[in-house]
Amino acid sequence: MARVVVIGAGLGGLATAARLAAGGHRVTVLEQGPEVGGKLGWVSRDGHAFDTGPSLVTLPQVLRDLFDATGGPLDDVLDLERLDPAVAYRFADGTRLTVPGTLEGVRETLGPEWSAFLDRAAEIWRVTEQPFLRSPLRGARTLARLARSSADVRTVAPWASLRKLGAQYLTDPHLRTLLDRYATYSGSDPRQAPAALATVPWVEQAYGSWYVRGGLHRLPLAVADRARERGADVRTSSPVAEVLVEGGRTTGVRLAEGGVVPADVVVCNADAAALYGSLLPREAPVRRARTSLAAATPSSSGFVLLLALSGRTPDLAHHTVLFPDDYDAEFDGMFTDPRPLPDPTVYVSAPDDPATRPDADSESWFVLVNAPRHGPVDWDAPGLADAYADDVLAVLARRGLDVRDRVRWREVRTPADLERATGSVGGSIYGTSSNGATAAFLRPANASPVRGLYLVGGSSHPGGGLPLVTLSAEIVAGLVGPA
Ligand SMILES: Cc1cc2nc3c(=O)[nH]c(=O)nc-3n(C[C@H](O)[C@H](O)[C@H](O)COP(=O)(O)OP(=O)(O)OC[C@H]3O[C@@H](n4cnc5c(N)ncnc54)[C@H](O)[C@@H]3O)c2cc1C
Repeated sequence: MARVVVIGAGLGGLATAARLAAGGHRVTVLEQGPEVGGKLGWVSRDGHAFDTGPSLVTLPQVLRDLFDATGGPLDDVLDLERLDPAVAYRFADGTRLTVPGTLEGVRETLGPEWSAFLDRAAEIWRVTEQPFLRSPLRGARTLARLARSSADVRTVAPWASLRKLGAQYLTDPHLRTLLDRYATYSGSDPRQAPAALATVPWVEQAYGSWYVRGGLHRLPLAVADRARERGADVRTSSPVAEVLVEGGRTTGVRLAEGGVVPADVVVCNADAAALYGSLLPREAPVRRARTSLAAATPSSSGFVLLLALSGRTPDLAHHTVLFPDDYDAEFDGMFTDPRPLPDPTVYVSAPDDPATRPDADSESWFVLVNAPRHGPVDWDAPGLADAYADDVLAVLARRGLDVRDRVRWREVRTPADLERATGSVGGSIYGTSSNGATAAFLRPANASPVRGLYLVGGSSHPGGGLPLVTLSAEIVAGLVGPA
């Protein structure tokens, strides 16, 4: 039995804690914030309630595996609902496309081009799932060896850009735009991100788009409960100031309020950039990890608007995406010339769930637009957040969803707020981006160069988003091993 400290109670930290506690280890989770969940935040006021982070669950099997492995089925504790339709898209030329929630429906609605693309994406998924997403990749050499050894990997050529792959299959500009959007699921630019990200629409459309009734924040609460049931000690308001290292191995952590928690194993769920940038001592033997992190492009962030609305919007889907005329300008504004996007894609999540509204004649909207990180843009500049929220409402109005006279109250979350709430440097949602042929495959490894120190979560391998973060926990629990 090892003494394990987990830094951070995001989904990745909690899932690792549950697995390791179930495996017989003595686990303590130290979370800096007052609540568990990290980016899976929750705001509730006057009967209006909102998830402030994720709004979409994909690949639910990964979550089911977590609950099964730690003591009982997910369906005993959470109510997962498959959405149909999955998402309603509105394009700048007025075209509307409502994507069904089943694979057969998707193939029928989006037509033969998309269907042929999906077949290719399924093939990429088949050859990348096990070696990349479910295994602890260790750097460029492993990647090169895998590429050389696998004829399958070469056949599907996941190294070309997502944009290029789309151009091979899709002539309809709407479908091309739709595909581009999937690069943003990892905070990346479709012109630079690898074709391997074609697996994202495949997974979403083949295995469905899901919602947790009552709100997605119920997921980390349930995982925290599971970890506690298996004996883990989950402490909130307990920031860690330093990971202690002696002779190349970790010996525990120092708390910000003073005191040391000794450990044989430390699992860091805090952002990898924070771990290598400030939590580890300067002299820790992690020079190469620091250098490759510094060379990577951080992922984009998001600007969130929570809208408490009176009245109901006719025919509103659970997820609605309103595209701009010039999608490339959005990626330029995030990565090339960072600035608040003047004409962004706007995403609205409006769950039809009584738990999120005070009465039947009201709605609670989570509105998200892509945004460059805090740093390149000073999101704390006086007046910026409020003025930009007005801009986003005006964009919504121009695209046919004018709710300005229905707003009871609103709350704004900028990339700077995300950084403060979760410690994600610059408010990057997914750690490093997947921009570049190999970037998606070369994220910070789960096993750090410091013995006994592991990284879990969206800023490490295999990546961000709820399913990958949960897989990350499975990989780390496997690396630590049973008691
Ligand atoms: C606006 C938004 C929308 C998103 N939409 C989706 C979506 O629809 N679907 C999807 O799958 N994913 C989505 N994501 C991504 C998803 O939320 C993340 O990938 C995932 O929740 C990250 O989990 P994590 O465990 O890696 O880390 P985090 O949730 O970042 O948790 C890390 C935890 O560590 C804590 N911590 C940091 N430093 C310290 C320290 N020094 N001491 C103690 N604790 C510390 C933090 O407070 C935090 O609780 C979205 C994210 C955001 C922000």
